Order: sequence, then C-alpha cells, then structure tokens
Amino acid sequence: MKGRSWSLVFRNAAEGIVYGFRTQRNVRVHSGVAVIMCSAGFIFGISRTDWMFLLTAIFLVMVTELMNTAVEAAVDLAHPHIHPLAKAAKDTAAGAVLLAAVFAVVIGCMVFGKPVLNWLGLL
Ligand SMILES: Nc1ncnc2c1ncn2[C@@H]1O[C@H](COP(=O)(O)OP(=O)(O)OP(=O)(O)O)[C@@H](O)[C@H]1O
Repeated sequence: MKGRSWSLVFRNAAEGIVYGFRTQRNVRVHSGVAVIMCSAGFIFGISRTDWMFLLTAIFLVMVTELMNTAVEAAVDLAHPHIHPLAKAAKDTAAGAVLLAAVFAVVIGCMVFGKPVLNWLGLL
C-alpha cells in the first residue's frame, strides 16, 4: 500500500513484533535470554566492545526469529498442504535462526567466560 503515514508504518511493524512474541514460544524464550544477558552485562560491567558484540548477537537472533515467523505464516497461507518446497522454505528459515543462536552462544561464552570464572574464583 502506497502513501502510508510513518506512524502507520511503525504501528504495523510493532504489530508484527507483538504477533511474533504472542504466537512463538521461541521468540519469548529468546527475549527472556536477551534480558538475562543484558542484566549480566550491567552486573559484570562489560566493555563497550563487548556490548557491541552482545547486542549484535541478540538482535541477530530476534531478527531471524521474526523472519522465521514471517516465512512460516507466508508458507502456511500460500500452501497449507505438504510440499517439499514448503519444507525447504521453513527448514531454511529455521536454519537461519539456528546459525544466529550458535553465534549468540559463542559471543556469550567469549564475553562472559572470563568474568564468570573470575566471579566463581576459578581464575
Ligand atoms: N507444508 C509443509 N510441507 C512440508 N513440510 C512441512 C510443512 N510445514 C511444515 N513442515 C515441516 O515441519 C517443520 C515444522 O513446521 P511448523 O510449521 O510446525 O513450524 P514450527 O514447528 O511451528 O516451528 P517453530 O517452532 O519455529 O514455530 C518444518 O521445519 C518442516 O520441516
């Protein structure tokens, strides 16, 4: 639709985020993990560079989760029956989420590994 106002553009985008949060358990789980990671970042006083990597990882996971939700909805609408291409689309979107999650775990270990070991008195 052409000529939408900026406020409507933002409202539609916000509705998309709320839809993902409301309907997808993984979006809620990843949001919870993101809150915990950010809290840990404040508690351990991580560096500016570490924040950049941490926030990149968090946003990458959330963005791929929402894209995955969009692909699932579009595929179910376009072809609700079993089809190899429907499977390929959903599996590929899920693969993108998996890659982002692996990246986030690696970043989490690199950012918090040392501070946590220090806190546990193991360093
Ligand atoms: N129309 C279809 N044709 C073939 N395979 C499908 C189809 N729909 C789903 N699948 C297979 O089932 C898997 C799960 O699809 P589903 O739509 O249930 O996603 P989901 O389990 O809700 O995913 P998420 O947990 O991310 O919400 C897909 O990754 C795909 O392998």
